[in-house]
Amino acid sequence: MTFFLVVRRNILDLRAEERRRFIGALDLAKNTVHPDYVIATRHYNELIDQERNTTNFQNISIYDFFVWTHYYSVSKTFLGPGQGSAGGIDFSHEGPAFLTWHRYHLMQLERDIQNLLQDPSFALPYWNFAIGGNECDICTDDLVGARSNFDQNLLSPNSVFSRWQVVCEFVEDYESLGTICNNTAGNSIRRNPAGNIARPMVQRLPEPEDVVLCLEVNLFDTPPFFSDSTESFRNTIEGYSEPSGQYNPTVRSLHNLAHLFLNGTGGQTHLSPNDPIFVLLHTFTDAVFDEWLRRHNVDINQYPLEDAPIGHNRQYNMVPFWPPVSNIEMFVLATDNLGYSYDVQWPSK
Ligand SMILES: O=C1C=c2cc(C(=O)O)[nH]c2=CC1=O
Repeated sequence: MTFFLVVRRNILDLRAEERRRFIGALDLAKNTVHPDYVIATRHYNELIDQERNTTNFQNISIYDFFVWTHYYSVSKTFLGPGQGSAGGIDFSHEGPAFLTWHRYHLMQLERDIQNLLQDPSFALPYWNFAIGGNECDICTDDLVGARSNFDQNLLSPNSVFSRWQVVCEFVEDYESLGTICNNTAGNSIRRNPAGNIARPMVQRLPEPEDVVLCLEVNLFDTPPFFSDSTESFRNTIEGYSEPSGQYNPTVRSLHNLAHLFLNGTGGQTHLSPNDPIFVLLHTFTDAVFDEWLRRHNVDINQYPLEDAPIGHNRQYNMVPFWPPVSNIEMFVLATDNLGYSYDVQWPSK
């Protein structure tokens, strides 16, 4: 068997043909039923409908499965028949698993697209969002879509992504009905970069200096291993701290700031992967994570063994991936262990 080490590159460095191929691959994934997975649209006690002799599973496209998985990880957790659901449990954010969870999420999509294209060399590119200013440099029609001239919140009709319809939009309905997001296609992607007039802080992208500073934070994570951790690399790149690592409840930086800057579908956690810019924002976040692991000599003991939120401890499996995969399996250098690497010029002081 040939082993491919794929290289994830800056999307702005792709040639015109490479850009077309990447956008085409995402669009094919959006429109191809996942060959391996179906989604559950009810909780486990209602998965089999005895009266109708049916099951509550649905087919879903490869890309929408990627969206659904993220939705599921942040949605309320079903506690059992008659016990309702618990909010405030997030398997993929606000804890040490933020980086390991999103790393595996991207690997699954990359592998699914490699299989779809029958091309093991396919690699997801990244968006270096740490460029400062108020322009989305990849929001062009040959990449993730320019702004529409007709509605500042929508994508240009010249972009294939203007025809994408989002899934998992009706979170309040699923919660009130006690169901799970299904494959129903909803509205168009909304995006208005730098357009949140009510919140000036999220009208600018992170600065290159912010990446320099966050890579200098020494500890991977610190108690209480949550969104108020201070001097935690994970909480800093996630974006709940000053880029230097100091926790500040009023700050949104790095990854969180890039999401909020998008001001639309990509800025709402239940929905954000519906906007394909999510993929590129997260590959860059993962590149920073990999660089941190390299500079700080990765050692499994840096990852908390216990006392993190549910799903975030070192040996816990990441919800809802199947077959099970634990956080620690993703706390490794990508080049040596996971079959991909990044081609990045890191900013210096
Ligand atoms: O999609 C996301 C949207 C986010 C908004 C924040 C915030 O800090 O308010 N964080 C987010 C993470 C996401 O993944």
